[in-house]
Amino acid sequence: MSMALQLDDVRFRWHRRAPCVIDVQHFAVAEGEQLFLAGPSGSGKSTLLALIAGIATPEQGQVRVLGESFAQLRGARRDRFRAEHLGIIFQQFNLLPYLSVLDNVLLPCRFSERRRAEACARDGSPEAQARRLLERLGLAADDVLRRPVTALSVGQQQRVAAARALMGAPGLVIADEPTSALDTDRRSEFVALLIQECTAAGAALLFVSHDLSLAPRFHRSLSLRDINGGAS
Ligand SMILES: Nc1ncnc2c1ncn2[C@@H]1O[C@H](COP(=O)(O)OP(=O)(O)OP(=O)(O)O)[C@@H](O)[C@H]1O
Repeated sequence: MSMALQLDDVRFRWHRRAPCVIDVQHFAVAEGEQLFLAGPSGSGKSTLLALIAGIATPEQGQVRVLGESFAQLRGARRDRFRAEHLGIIFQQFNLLPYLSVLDNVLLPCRFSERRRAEACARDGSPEAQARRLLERLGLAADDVLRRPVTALSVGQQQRVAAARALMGAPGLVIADEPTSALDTDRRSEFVALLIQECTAAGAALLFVSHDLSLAPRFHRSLSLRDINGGAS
């Protein structure tokens, strides 16, 4: 079976004298698999995602994304690989404040020809795909799409970040507590959409949250404790 994500013997600490936060012997997500990963606050969920996104580098071990030893790529090659193959929904969204909602969502297609081509193949153009995803997420009105993202509520920003991550069918989508700012109905809709779009794109999904009520919607659920011998 091909793996969207594979970690082997990965250890990480934030500083030389800090405790080991991540100590994972083996963890894998298959291509197209949708996995829920739970863990209490401070257990290292965001750190694990930073390692997977190539934002942090393990002191030991291998992180492979779609078969590529991503963590070992340098600088621009690492950034390029991330842009081509990963959809990321961070807790702090990382939207660009000087761009409109629409332009934020279109960003992956500016940085990756592959994702641009995927968006065109599926919806005719990147803009059509962006509008479709935003509409599904309840952000369709033209005045909203043209607003700077700073003029949106936190829940709306969270949905913009999700639409951006899904653009152009990345092979792996990682989501860090993406529903924390949504009310119960919106949360349920949001997760349903994320799962549906990942299924349609054949993207694997790693969804990290402490909200266990969402776990049954995924193919598989795990606790970070099950895989991490580190500080958790
Ligand atoms: N940038 C950083 N520098 C130093 N230590 C950090 C940094 N980020 C996280 N840590 C530490 O690593 C440990 C794990 O934190 P992490 O944010 O990964 O947990 P989490 O499970 O995502 O928590 P939460 O659910 O509250 O977001 C904590 O002890 C935290 O203080």
